[in-house]
Order: sequence, then structure tokens, then C-alpha cells
Amino acid sequence: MLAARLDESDPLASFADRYRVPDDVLYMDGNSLGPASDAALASLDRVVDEWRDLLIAGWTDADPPWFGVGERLGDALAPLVGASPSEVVVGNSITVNVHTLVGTFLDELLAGNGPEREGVAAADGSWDPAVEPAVLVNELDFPSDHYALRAQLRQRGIDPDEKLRVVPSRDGRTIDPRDVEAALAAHDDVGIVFMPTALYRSGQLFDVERIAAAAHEAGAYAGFDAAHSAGAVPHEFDAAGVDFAVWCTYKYLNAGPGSIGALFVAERHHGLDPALAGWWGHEKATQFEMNMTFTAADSAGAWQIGTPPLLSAAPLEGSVELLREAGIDRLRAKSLALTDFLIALVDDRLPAVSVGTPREHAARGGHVALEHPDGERLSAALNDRGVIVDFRPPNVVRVCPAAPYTAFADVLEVVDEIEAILDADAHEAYATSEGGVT
Ligand SMILES: Cc1ncc(COP(=O)(O)O)c(C=O)c1O
Ligand SMILES: Nc1c(O)cccc1C(=O)C[C@H](N)C(=O)O
Repeated sequence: MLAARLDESDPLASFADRYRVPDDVLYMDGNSLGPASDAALASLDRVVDEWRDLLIAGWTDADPPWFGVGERLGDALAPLVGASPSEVVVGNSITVNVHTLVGTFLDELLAGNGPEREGVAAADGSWDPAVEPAVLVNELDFPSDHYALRAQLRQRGIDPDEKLRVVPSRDGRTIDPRDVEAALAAHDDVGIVFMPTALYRSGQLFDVERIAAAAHEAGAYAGFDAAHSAGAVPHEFDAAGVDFAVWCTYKYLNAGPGSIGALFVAERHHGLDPALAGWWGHEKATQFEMNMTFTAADSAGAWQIGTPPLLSAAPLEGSVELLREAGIDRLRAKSLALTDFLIALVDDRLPAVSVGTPREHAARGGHVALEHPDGERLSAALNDRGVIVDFRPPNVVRVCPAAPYTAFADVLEVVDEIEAILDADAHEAYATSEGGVT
């Protein structure tokens, strides 16, 4: 009854018809891979047609021309993260963007151009280049980010075992912002604070403004991995003083498997030399003069590297237009209502399941982490019944009722299925996995 009433008063209810989720599937995995929409398929089809009909001329004669695709789609994403158009570009992938951006800011620190800082400041007030900078992260981060950060430190002769400083979690689920602040107070060598906007496992949403302020007070740059919030949670990167950020477009931005990455660089840093330079980051007006000297674009576009993968970028144009039409604030409001509803049902009907996601709205991203000792089998049983969720070790079933295409009735059905599986111990018939994609 309640689900039906909530669906009736949902101003975004009609958007579900514009996504292609199979009828027999309850898709709760849009935090890993968003579904196709008619709009995304249409913008992809258009670029395929342009390739067939225009060939090389597509770079200049397609409508719009392919040449500025990174900047153009960056402009479309900028309002979702509270940035001006020149501060966002699409290109590369999250991991590559972590490499190039963290590398860039490490180089700034090592060149003595870092932010002003007490304690380790040189006489002129800037970062002392003799101090090896540390990067502050947390122990619940997505591993790829740590792999990239360690590699960037190593490449500069800095020992990552010492200088990748890891904020511990008190409960194995969340990071307490006070622990980030305490780590900054305890170590005077942190040059970059690199945190997620939302944790991939528990879905905890971070207070970006608070962390950026703490970083700046300590004289460190503030960078963020926004993979688990971009497109689901509105951000204000400029107002929060964020220095740089990375995210993907295949989750809440629904641009397809392996779709192009995105990044933000605050305007005050434009003009820096990217750590991983390439011709696509060259000043656009002179890029095709083929000079051997790299002139960085005076925008976030400088952090593009090589030719953008047009077919992996094309769906984003349609998918982001759909989100823009829905409105990021309305999407966030619906997402919170959906996860509130899910959490209330779990509390009420699933005593063997606990909710690992913070309950306060301000600390909750777009998915809910359901913890069960047999989470992996439960996840397999759900997937087998057409309820698509995923499992993250050691015991988390992630359920993502994404706002653009999920109904409250869908959430009710998911809980019905979990209850039926657990009541019948049906999950016990499933084997645990031996690797592979989950
Ligand atoms: C938070 C986070 N960072 C980084 C990655 C890796 O991104 P990519 O494979 O696009 O480099 C993912 C997901 O794969 C993620 O969830
Ligand atoms: N990028 C992925 C992939 O190529 C295959 C399977 C899953 C993914 C993911 O995005 C996983 C995701 N980052 C996570 O939150 O676990």
C-alpha cells in the first residue's frame, strides 16, 4: 500500500519508461553499471552513423564535431558537481585520472609550489621541496586508487609504505571525519588528502567541504574520487574548495560499460603541466600544428591524454541529458526516499540482516549495504531470481535503488525476495565464488 502511494506521488516515476531494464529484472546494481536509456542509445547511434557517413570528417563536420567531445561533455557534467564548465572534462578512466592528477600535484609539492603550510614551510612560506610529501587516504577506499597512488609515490622515489598514510576505520564500515582531521594534526608531511565522496562498500557519503577545509588548513591539496556519488548526489566542488576530483560515467551517469572517465581541476590550478601529458591535453587552437613542445590547455582539458574513445563517450550525451531533465536535486530527494524505504523494510522484516550504511541522510550515498554472514550466497540467490545486486567481501550485499528508474514497489519486491530466500534457507544451495567479476 505504502509503496503504491509513494509511487503515485513520485514526480520522476515516468522516467523509468525511458530506461531499458528487462521486464523480468529488478535492477539494483546501478552503482556498479547503470542501465541503457533510450537517450544514451540514441546519442551512441548518432555517433555510429557519423562514423559510417563522415569518416575522418566527423572530427570537424559531425554535429556537434567530435574534436571537442571532452570539453563539451565536461560542460554538461559541470553543474552536477558544482563546477564551472572549464573545470570539468571527460577523458581517460578513473584510475588513469588518479595517476595524472595526483602525479601533477605531487610534482607541484616537490617543486616547492605547494600550498602554504606551517611546520614544513620553506622560508618563503611555500612547501619545502626537501620534505617528501605524503598522501592521506583511508583503509576502506576502492583498491585501484591505492595501487595508483602507491605507484605515483614510487615513481618519485618516495616510499609508499611510509608516505601513503591510511586513516583507519573504527567500525570496518565508515570513516569518521575526526580521524581524518586527527591524522592531519599528527603528521605534518601530508601534501594531498585524497578521499572518496562516498565509500564503495558501505555507501557512506563524506562531508566534502569539511575534508577539503581540513586539508587546506593543514596546507594540503584536497582531491576526491566521486565514482559513487556523481550523478546521484549533487556536489559543490567549487564552493567546497576542492582542488581536483575524478569519477566514472558508467555508474550513476549510465553511459555504459567502460564508458569514458571524468575529472575536475579547480580553475586556480589551470596551466599546470599534467603528470601524464598527451596531445589531447594540448591547447586546442594549436594542437594540430604538431609542435614538439607541449602547451597545456588552459582548462581541465589539459589532463586529457590521447584521442578520446568516441564510442565510449557518445552515450553520456544522452544519459546526462536525461538526468538534467530529471534534476539532480529531485533525483537525490527520490534516492533518499527509496533508501529510507528500503532501510525501514529491512529493519522491520529481516532480523538476520543489518544495515551497514549510515542512516543520516547527510552521510548516505545512493546504495544500501546489507550485511549478512552468508552475503555472498544471498547475493547469488537474488541474482538467480532476477534481483540484480552485487556482493562485496566480507559480508556486504549492495542494493542500489537508483532514482531515475526504480519504483518504491521494486524496493518492496526486493525485500520480499530476500525474506523468502532467508526463510527457506534457499541461499544455502549456492556455492561461493572462486574469483571472477562480481
Ligand atoms: C571508487 C572507485 N574508484 C575507482 C574505481 C576504478 O575505476 P576505473 O576502473 O574506471 O579506473 C572504481 C570502480 O571500478 C571505484 O568504485
Ligand atoms: N568497473 C567495473 C568493471 O569493469 C567490472 C565490474 C565492476 C566494476 C565496478 O565498477 C565495480 C565498482 N567500482 C565497485 O564499486 O565495486
